[in-house]
Amino acid sequence: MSPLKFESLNLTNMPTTASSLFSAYASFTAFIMLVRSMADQLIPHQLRSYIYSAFSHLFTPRSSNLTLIVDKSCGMAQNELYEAAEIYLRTKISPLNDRLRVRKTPRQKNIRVTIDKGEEIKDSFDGIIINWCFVCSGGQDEKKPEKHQFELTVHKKHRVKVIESYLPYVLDRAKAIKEEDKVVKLYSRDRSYDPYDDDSNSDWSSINLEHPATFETIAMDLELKRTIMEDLDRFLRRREFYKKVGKAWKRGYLLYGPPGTGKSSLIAAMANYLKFDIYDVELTSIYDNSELRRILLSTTNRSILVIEDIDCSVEIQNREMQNRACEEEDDQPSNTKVTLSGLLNFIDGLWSSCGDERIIVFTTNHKHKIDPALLRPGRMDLHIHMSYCTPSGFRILASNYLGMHESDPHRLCGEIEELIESTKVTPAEIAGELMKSEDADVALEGLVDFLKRKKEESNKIENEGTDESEIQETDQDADT
Ligand SMILES: Nc1ncnc2c1ncn2[C@@H]1O[C@H](COP(=O)(O)OP(=O)(O)OP(=O)(O)O)[C@@H](O)[C@H]1O
Ligand SMILES: [Mg+2]
Repeated sequence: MSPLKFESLNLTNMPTTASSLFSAYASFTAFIMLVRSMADQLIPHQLRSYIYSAFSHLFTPRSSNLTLIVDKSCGMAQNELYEAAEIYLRTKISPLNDRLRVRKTPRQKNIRVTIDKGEEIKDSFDGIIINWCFVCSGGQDEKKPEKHQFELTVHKKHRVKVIESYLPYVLDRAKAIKEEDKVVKLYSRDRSYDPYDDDSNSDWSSINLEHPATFETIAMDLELKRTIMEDLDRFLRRREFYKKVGKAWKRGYLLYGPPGTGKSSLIAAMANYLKFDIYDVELTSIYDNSELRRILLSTTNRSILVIEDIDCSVEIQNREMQNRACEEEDDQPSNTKVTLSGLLNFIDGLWSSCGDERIIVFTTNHKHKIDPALLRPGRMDLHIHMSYCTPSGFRILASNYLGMHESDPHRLCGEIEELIESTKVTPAEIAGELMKSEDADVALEGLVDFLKRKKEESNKIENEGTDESEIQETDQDADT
């Protein structure tokens, strides 16, 4: 096909107006070309480009919209706004969206739904309409990996409000959504650390905390439960307070009481309530104080550090002496050299200078065996006695296990509550009985028999401990 040439056009048959318009346009273009070539020769390069850009600025139609581009990363660092937008926009998906992406990693609780490339989402904030679009570009060859970004388009007059109010709002909302979604983790060290083995490391391994305990399901004195929850809430609120008084933002709880009274369950309930991860520290598996320090320093903020059966600290305290004795007798000394003072140094010293929002929980079955140094004010802020089951505790367990409601008590409830008041029985024992049958009559009759037997036995044996849960505060910074 031959190219179309100006001279080859036969204009003779065209209507007169059209042909005169055409020739006027041709002359105008030729004039502009002439001016431009003269300007190119006469005006210096920098001035010339300034004039051109001023002209194009004047004659290009202006958009009333502003587009903010939210790139996935800023250099090496992640762009927090990108992650926040991704999380926030998940809550804004509408039936108008045609293509969505779904995914679930083994660690995620729920299926995640996000928008696909090119999809748009309309949002409003304080009467402002905001349009989001997910844009992907590149990715055709290896040198140019696919680039992801969100584009936020809004009327220009809202620029300041969007940057100063809307985007911080998106960041806050995303943080809250992330917290709600958070799967609480249980960290433990499942292999012992050998300081002479280069491949050995003290990293924590984690699993999702599947413990279903919550404050609702824990059978304990209601007043005590409320006090603990309020204490936790107050602790979380008091970032500024701790800063002001120069105290590390940490709180220590000592849970003590007989086996099966719910100490471990309470820790799980606290973690589920706060959405804090749990670090389970087994002191006996730790080689020495410096390893202990390193392990504790590798825990993250917003976590609960748990040291169960701390009465072993008596052994820790005496360990050096024991080891010396072993050495004298040519015996194998214990392979751990963690000392009580090492633990206390960390709690009081280093602990204070690193990490925020930390909770440390010690548990014991024998409070009287604990070294008084650990009980000193400021170390364990609250001493919580988890004790034998009370009638109100039984009602919670009956509701948990048999779905019974207080408003509709079973005929055996009165007898059971009387027996519970006069017998030392743990919530774990009652839970065990209630699990034996799905039929409330059968389970509760079994429980009555069990309690009667227990009462007879306990009449014979004097048990240590008190019947009532108690709480003791050891510092001045709580209001209770
Ligand atoms: N207060 C409680 N409320 C609800 N369930 C409880 C309670 N106490 C015990 N249980 C039940 O008994 C089981 C054992 O309780 P848990 O391990 O919390 O006791 P513990 O005080 O930590 O015992 P130990 O001193 O032996 O570690 C729990 O899994 C739970 O089912
Ligand atoms: Mg326990």
